[in-house]
Amino acid sequence: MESCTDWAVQAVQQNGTASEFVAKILTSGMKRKLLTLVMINDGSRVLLGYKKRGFGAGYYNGFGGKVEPGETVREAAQRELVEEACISAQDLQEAGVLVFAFDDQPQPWEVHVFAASSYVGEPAETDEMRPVWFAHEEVPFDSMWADDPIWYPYLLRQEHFRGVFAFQQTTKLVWNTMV
Ligand SMILES: COc1nc(N)nc2c1ncn2[C@H]1C[C@H](O)[C@@H](COP(=O)(O)OP(=O)(O)OP(=O)(O)O)O1
Repeated sequence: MESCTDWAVQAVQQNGTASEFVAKILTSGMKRKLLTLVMINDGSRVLLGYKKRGFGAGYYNGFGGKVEPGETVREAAQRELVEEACISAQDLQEAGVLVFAFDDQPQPWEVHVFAASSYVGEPAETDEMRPVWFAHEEVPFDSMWADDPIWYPYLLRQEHFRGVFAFQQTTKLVWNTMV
């Protein structure tokens, strides 16, 4: 099976505008850090969490985190959703994959995005996240990661997506491509 790094590397090679550090990070063959992101979408609204601490603090995002040793990506997605929003998804679907190259991180990040429309439990605030519903047309992109406006349209159209994004100094988006 083609690995995510393969398609991300091809995307970078086919696009001559990729900055040098993106090419260097993605073609170096280094191991990727695996993470998850779960988007709850009821058809007209998305449930986002206001991140209270850690990476991405101050931004709204879906719910997710690192895949732990011994876990599948799907298991990690379910676990993080319970830990961060106190709900369990009933119809978790693979929605897309995002590869991030940060100039200040030692390895590229591969984030597996899942979507769900139904869940068990009531969204509740946790140490890490404060859940808030937003209408599709009112998603607060000004308070979100800079890559989000690029792939949310795919998510909301329920079209599978793959994207490669390069960030400088953690938050400045300097290059991207959707594959
Ligand atoms: C760079 O752009 C990003 N955009 C979006 N939308 N989401 C991102 C981006 N970079 C990372 N993420 C997501 C991926 C994960 O869902 C979280 C980060 O996870 P975190 O570092 O909080 O992982 P945990 O395992 O929960 O960490 P701790 O247990 O150490 O708090 O952000």
